Amino acid sequence: MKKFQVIVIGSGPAGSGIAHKCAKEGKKVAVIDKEFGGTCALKGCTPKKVLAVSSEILRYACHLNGKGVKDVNVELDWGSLMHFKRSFTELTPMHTKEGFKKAGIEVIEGAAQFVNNNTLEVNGEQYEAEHIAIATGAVAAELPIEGYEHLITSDELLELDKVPKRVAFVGGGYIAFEFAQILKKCGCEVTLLEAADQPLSGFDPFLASRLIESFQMDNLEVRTGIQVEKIEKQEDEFVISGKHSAGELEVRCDLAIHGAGRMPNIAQLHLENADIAFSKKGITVNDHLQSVSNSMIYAAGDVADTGYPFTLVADYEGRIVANNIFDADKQKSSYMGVPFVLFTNPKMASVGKSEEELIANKVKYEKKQADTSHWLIARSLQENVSGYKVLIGEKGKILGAHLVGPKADEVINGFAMAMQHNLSVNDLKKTFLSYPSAFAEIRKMI
Ligand SMILES: Cc1cc2nc3c(=O)[nH]c(=O)nc-3n(C[C@H](O)[C@H](O)[C@H](O)COP(=O)(O)OP(=O)(O)OC[C@H]3O[C@@H](n4cnc5c(N)ncnc54)[C@H](O)[C@@H]3O)c2cc1C
Ligand SMILES: NC(=O)c1ccc[n+]([C@@H]2O[C@H](COP(=O)([O-])OP(=O)(O)OC[C@H]3O[C@@H](n4cnc5c(N)ncnc54)[C@H](O)[C@@H]3O)[C@@H](O)[C@H]2O)c1
Repeated sequence: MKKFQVIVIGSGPAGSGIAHKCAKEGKKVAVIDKEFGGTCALKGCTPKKVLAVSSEILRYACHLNGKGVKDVNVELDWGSLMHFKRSFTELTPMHTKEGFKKAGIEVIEGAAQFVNNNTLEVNGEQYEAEHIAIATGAVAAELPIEGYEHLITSDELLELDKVPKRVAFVGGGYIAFEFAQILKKCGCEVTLLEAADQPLSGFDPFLASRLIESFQMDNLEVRTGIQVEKIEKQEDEFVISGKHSAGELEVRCDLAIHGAGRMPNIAQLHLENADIAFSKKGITVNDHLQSVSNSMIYAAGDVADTGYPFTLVADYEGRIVANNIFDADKQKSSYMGVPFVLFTNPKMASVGKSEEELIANKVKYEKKQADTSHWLIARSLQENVSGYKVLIGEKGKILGAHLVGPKADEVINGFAMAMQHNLSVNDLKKTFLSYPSAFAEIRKMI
């Protein structure tokens, strides 16, 4: 049996970071994966961003039609978008493996499962380690819906060469909102079927309602308060049925897509063989990202029950795990000022506390809020959905910032940095910034 000091399961942002850092410190390391590279690079952030950029350029080219731009073609071509997307993803598995090998990390291809506390099995071979780091990410959640197997996941969507005319998403969160606009621009009729009355619950409700209104204006149907009960295949179409507040629901489509959440990817791991505690939210870890039931085991990224399923949080948690595995002076994970962004057009972004949380916790705050569609950046793109809400506490510290607008994904980083480095609004106002830029508009928001 091969023996290592550390075995990492998963080669996404969390697992890669752990493996490389441990190897750099001279440890004997192996990394196991079925498909090297992880969700973000292969099936998540990277391909999504490639598609979203085309959709954004088309949106603003259309907005500026007759204002300096002429003869805009109003459609995207899914086939050539997929071709372009593959140029970003197809070499990733090979490059990821090469990177590990160059760093002296053993690459083991296959799905891992626990045999006991410190032994894993992959393709019938066993591997032993002093410590095992679990970084297996997340997968589309199982849904209590009859015929749920008819739904394709975002992974499968990103492999289609063609998209049909009528597309419906079950769920209305990140995946549904981000892909809906792209599909619409490829000529699809798109319907979102969301269970909650107010979709995008992690974002500011007022800004989210403005974004949703703009979806409706663009003929993207967002239906809320929907209880999907059944998905049936009838000849060459799917029939989604269920209930909504006014009665029965029936939506017919050519493609039904899962947009109803993801769950920790632990089903194949046989965690019970190594006494690793877990819940529906993932592997239960302490502040050091160490399993609460088996101290030889660590977990990082989407699979850990830490509550922030985003790429740079996975990367951060990977670094904490790599440090803590061999160091008696263990680092604690902290999530102050993690920004999150919905990559629609316009984009929506948040960091810190919501106004509702501050009210519920009786925290004193000053609110700055405005529509910014007439400010230079939004107006030059003719984007009429643009605005902010900034919540400021004692000594001018940012408690929360909530944005919608064409550059919200970039501007939010200024607020995130201020929160993480304890900067006040005065510090931000005193900072030299480039002008004219979306980032410089921060100074008018505080
Ligand atoms: C469509 C989509 C868009 C997204 N967009 C964004 C975005 O814009 N910004 C953002 O911050 N986040 C985004 N995310 C989330 C982001 O992809 C994840 O937070 C991130 O990839 C988590 O990293 P990870 O290392 O924890 O897991 P992953 O990247 O999921 O990597 C886990 C790895 O473990 C492997 N694995 C699983 N089980 C086993 C096993 N038993 N044996 C061996 N290997 C195994 C998998 O093959 C995979 O390679 C998106 C996700 C999706 C699905
Ligand atoms: N921009 C980003 O950072 C980004 C983009 C895509 C995905 N992600 C990650 O992937 C995760 C999963 O994305 P997602 O969009 O699948 O989930 P999500 O958690 O963002 O949204 C799921 C939505 O589906 C609804 N829902 C749940 N069950 C339902 C049902 N049976 N019928 C109808 N609606 C139902 C929920 O109310 C919720 O609004 C995200 O939480 C995020 O961590 C991030």
